[in-house]
Amino acid sequence: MAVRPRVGHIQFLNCLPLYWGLARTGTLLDLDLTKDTPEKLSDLLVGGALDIGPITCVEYLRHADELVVLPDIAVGSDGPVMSCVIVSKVPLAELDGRPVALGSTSRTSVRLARLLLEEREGVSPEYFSCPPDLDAMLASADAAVLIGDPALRASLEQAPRQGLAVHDLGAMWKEWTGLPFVFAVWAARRDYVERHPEMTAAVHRAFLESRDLSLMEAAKVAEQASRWESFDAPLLEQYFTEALDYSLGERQLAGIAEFARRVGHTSGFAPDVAVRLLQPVG
Ligand SMILES: C=C(O[C@@H]1C=C(C(=O)O)C=C[C@H]1O)C(=O)O
Repeated sequence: MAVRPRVGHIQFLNCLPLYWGLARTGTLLDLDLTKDTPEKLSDLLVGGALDIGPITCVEYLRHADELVVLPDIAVGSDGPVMSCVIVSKVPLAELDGRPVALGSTSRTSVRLARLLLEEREGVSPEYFSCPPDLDAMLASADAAVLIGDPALRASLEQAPRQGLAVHDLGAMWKEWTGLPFVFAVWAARRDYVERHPEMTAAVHRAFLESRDLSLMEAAKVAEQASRWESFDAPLLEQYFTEALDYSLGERQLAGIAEFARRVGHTSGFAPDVAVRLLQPVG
């Protein structure tokens, strides 16, 4: 009996358009899906408990030798991303020596936030890791770094109510470098690709088709998602189609290379680490 590929699924709204179309194209049942937060899925892929799936950019770069990246699919932004943010009680330039809480489900945005605070704002805060709950974080910190749905809620609902400033990490990176930022890539384990090249290519195709279909029907995806969320459909459609960038092409790869160059030496990978892309089967 054939064994289905074990595939990860990030349980944030940001990944909904990558999966929504799987049900429409009939490929959903061909995958053994595991739904979890990004840092857990990254560990499962690196540890061999998953074959293919999203991996936060920093963990991919740390394990680039063991993984192959699926081309033309990612979770990134070319400007404001809306859901990777620093929420702050004071101006960023005043965070020197002050406590900053880093959300524990993030590996990449927290590294990007530290880079921007230290090298763009010129401050050295005291960091600590914390579950992603804005009120709990700000009970003992002057600023908090959040990703995913908790970041959307923090920037759209809590921060305006509480008079807090929201700094969008995608926008800050774009202003600073002129490049898109890639928060997570889709990768397959190298040993899996060697054993199952056709299956890997089929999963890759399924995700690309799902993404393309979802973006073509973005208003419908947003309307269906809004039934169970506090965000309305137009806001979700804007998030899916304008804020998030689901592509991985030359410019996005240049963004990854620039990030690696700036943080690699202090983050556990070579600053010139090569990104290995899945080659067409043939
Ligand atoms: C755009 C996002 O990208 C994400 C950010 C990640 C990180 O900071 O480690 C990991 C996966 C993605 O979910 C988001 O979470 O909203």
